[in-house]
Amino acid sequence: MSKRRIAIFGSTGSIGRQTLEVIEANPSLFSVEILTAQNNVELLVNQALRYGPKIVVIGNEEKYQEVLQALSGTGISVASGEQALEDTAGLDIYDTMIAAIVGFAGLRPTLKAIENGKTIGLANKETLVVAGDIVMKKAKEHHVHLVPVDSEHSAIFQCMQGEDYKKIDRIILTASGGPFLGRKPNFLVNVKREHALQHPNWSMGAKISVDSATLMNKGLEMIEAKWLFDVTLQQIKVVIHPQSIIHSMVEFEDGSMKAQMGMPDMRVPIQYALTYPARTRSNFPRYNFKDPAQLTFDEPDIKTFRNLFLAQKALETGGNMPCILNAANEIAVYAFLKNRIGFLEMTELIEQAMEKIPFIQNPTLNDYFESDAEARTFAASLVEI
Ligand SMILES: NC(=O)C1=CN([C@@H]2O[C@H](COP(=O)(O)OP(=O)(O)OC[C@H]3O[C@@H](n4cnc5c(N)ncnc54)[C@H](OP(=O)(O)O)[C@@H]3O)[C@@H](O)[C@H]2O)C=CC1
Ligand SMILES: CC(=O)[C@@H](O)[C@H](O)COP(=O)(O)O
Ligand SMILES: [Mn+2]
Repeated sequence: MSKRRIAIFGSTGSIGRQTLEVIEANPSLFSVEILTAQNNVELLVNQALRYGPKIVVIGNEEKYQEVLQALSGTGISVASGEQALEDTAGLDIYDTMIAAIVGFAGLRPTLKAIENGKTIGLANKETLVVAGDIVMKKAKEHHVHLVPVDSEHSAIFQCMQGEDYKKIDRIILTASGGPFLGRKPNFLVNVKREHALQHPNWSMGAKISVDSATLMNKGLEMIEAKWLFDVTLQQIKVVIHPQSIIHSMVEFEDGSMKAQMGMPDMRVPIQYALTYPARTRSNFPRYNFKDPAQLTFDEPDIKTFRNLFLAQKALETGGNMPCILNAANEIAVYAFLKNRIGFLEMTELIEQAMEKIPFIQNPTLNDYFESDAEARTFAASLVEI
């Protein structure tokens, strides 16, 4: 069997690095063809020297010369800039893209890879939150497999193998509750980035860690689930499961429920996306039913963690509302990480953007780009960044 040729967009991030770990553990299955980063020259260059891709792309054009110099004489091509990211996704030198860029920036390269007929291992949930209708339509047109990497969606996707999507009654998305589970506004008002970045179960990039702490992550995941599994808001239930052992569940029309379980380790869904539809052996730590011995479930507190409520509202409203929510959230998280605004102010910023930016019922791709830009400009003006 020939090796699967992998392109990792966002190779220097948490998902990108873990993808390379999986590939390194399976050298006979995969080759690395494309690596990309935004700013992290040192790691991108080290990855390139170790895995020997054909092309690396550095998003930030100011870093181009640095990368070029470091890789001179290696035969590895170097490109730079937003357009180069998209163009590289359009090349025919790979089979599977792991879409691991964070945020709205992942949308264009992923759309290009879909148009290019490539299998997508989709970590970048924002792509579906912003333009899920267009992404899913294009994937269908180009007969592309969109294999979720996000742990909950990988769990549901795995539960659905051999099943009929029309027989789904409910999807149960598990949520850890994040580092502030059980906390109330009088506590949250004072929390800082260091606290928010301490996720109890997963080690992830800064943006998604803050999203987990505010429960926006679960809201984004509800929208992601709607597009991936063709379900309505009413069919998606969020359940707090602090142990993160059950990664999500599907309840079918006969009342039967399927769950996918395992240790909280992103290398498992990443490997599944890389090998899909096959399963291959791994030596990652296994859950032994003793640690933790108890699996517990609870309702989310959406009165305190209002971002989850806002995301549900955006999902219900549809149109460009999830795009506005996402853009304002990206600015809010950035401002919080820079200590410009407090934890609870993130919600206020998003709510104001959702009220202010004009609603479009049936947006085009261009409308999504414009709504994203407007929502960012508006949100940034409120926090002076
Ligand atoms: N981490 C996890 O466990 C999980 C992550 N996800 C999703 O996967 C995606 C990636 O998350 P994660 O790996 O944690 O994020 P990280 O912040 O760790 O990594 C992000 C990657 O994207 C690159 N990048 C950042 N900004 C841009 C930009 N504007 N243009 C191009 N590239 C950019 C970064 O480059 P550089 O390093 O140079 O800045 C880095 O390679 C997110 O959408 C997240 O929601 C989903 C489930 C779990
Ligand atoms: C690993 C993963 O998929 C994350 O999205 C994770 O689910 C975050 O945990 P929360 O359940 O706290 O949002
Ligand atoms: Mn997740």
